[in-house]
Parts: sequence; C-alpha cells; structure tokens
Amino acid sequence: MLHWGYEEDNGPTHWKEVFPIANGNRQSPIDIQTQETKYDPTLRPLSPSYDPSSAKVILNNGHSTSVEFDDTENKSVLSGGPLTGNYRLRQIHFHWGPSDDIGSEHAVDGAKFAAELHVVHWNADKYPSFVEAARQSDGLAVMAVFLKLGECNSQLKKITDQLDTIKVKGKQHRFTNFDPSCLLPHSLDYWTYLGSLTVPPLLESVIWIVLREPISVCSEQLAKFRNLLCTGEGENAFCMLKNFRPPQPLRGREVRRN
Ligand SMILES: CNS(=O)(=O)c1c(F)c(F)c(SCCN)c(F)c1F
Ligand SMILES: [Zn+2]
Repeated sequence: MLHWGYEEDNGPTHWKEVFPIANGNRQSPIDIQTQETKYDPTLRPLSPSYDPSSAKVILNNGHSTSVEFDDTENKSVLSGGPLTGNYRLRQIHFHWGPSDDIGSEHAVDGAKFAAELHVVHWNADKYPSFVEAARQSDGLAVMAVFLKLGECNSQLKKITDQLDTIKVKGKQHRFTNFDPSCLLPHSLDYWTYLGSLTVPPLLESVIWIVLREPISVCSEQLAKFRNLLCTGEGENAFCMLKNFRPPQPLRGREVRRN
C-alpha cells in the first residue's frame, strides 16, 4: 500500500492491510454513549501544569499540524484524573474535516464536532522515552478537547495565524512562550477509557481523557487548517482537507466519568 493517509486509496479502511492492530480490542476513537458511561468516585480532578517555555516549534507533518514541546525534563506535565504519577507533555495536534459539520474523531451520542484537539503526554515516571512509552499499555495519556463550531477562538488564533508559515509538509517554525492550557475549556470534567493512537501505527497505549465541555472554533479558522498542504515542496499540491479516523468498536470497554 502506498503511504497511509485519508484518501479513498490509503485511508482508514486500508490501514489494517499494513497495521493489523487496526482491528484490535482497544482501538480509538469511539462514539461515547453517555447513558452507558459509569460514574467513578475514585477518579481525581485533572491537574495540567504546563510551562510556556516548553513550547518549541509548530510543524506541518503531512497529516496534521502540531506544536512540539521540549520533553527532556518534567517541566510540563499532566497528573491526577485516572493517571498514576506524572505524564510529560510531548505535543499537541488537531483533527478536522472537509466541512464544518464533521471533523472530530470521538463522537458523543453519535454527534461529531467540527474538530478535535489532542494533548499528548507520555509516562516519563516509568519509561525512558516517548517511543518506548508508546509501546506500553499505560505509556501515553491523550487529553481530547472538542472544537464546536461557533465564535472565533482568540486563543486558537495564536496557532491559526502561524499556519501560512508552515504550508507545506515538513515545514516547521519557531513557536514558543505558549501554554496549551489556554486552549482548555472552563470545566475539566471528563470521560476516560483505554484506547489507542488514532493514526498508524495505531498502538494500544493510550489512556484517553476526553473533556466534556467543548471550546469554540469559527469557520474561518477551520478553513485555515484545510489550507495546509499534505504534500511537500515541489510536489503536486494536495490540501489537508480531513484527517480524522471514524469511531471504532467499543469491544466491551468501560467508559468512566468523574
Ligand atoms: C491521538 N492522536 S494521534 O493522531 O494518534 C497521535 C499523533 F498524531 C501524534 F503525532 C502523536 S505524537 C508524535 C508521533 N510522531 C501521538 F502520540 C498520537 F497519539
Ligand atoms: Zn490525534
């Protein structure tokens, strides 16, 4: 198979041909059926603690746009919630769709949002690196935030204003003094379940923490994400119109809420 992507010939329905775990028992995303979620009084409040100086670059990796953080020490960490110990901030990135009515990866009672932010952390207490942690069942913790179509988001503007400097795949630009907490909603109430990466290699190493309150995004900001190119310098230009994987079977997993 040619390199994986989101087109008809290399998209999510083809990924199992190269990554058989695509049909695994703890795949992500999922459609969260709120009536089936279970209140768990042992779940603690989430405690994100990010240092803005950890932010380093904003990048177009061909599948999304990400902000990469310095994860050589415990300067920016997530603890609390369902987590044991500190999970170190690695990067944030987004998933979106070709139109404003779809784009999120997780769904809530069948409803999709316009886009979804993923804040990626790894278990630096237990594992020596992100790559090693990504191979462990408790290696990663990803906080997901829904972006609901509405008012333009003044905090998100810090990111969308940079996108024309990283238009082509592989481009990156200095991006520091940024605390991703500015993209979190007022309430840190969440659902949590055990899942996977939503892009190949689809590793089943993610403790998912999906915030229940969305943040806003406007149509003009979504259009800027879609203007990114998934092709590199000098290649035939193709726009990054969508980069979401559809919901996967729950396979008997429990979704808990705080
Ligand atoms: C949860 N969303 S995701 O799309 O599966 C995803 C990424 F896109 C990532 F980029 C990274 S981290 C860095 C890898 N090169 C990750 F851990 C990750 F989980
Ligand atoms: Zn993601």
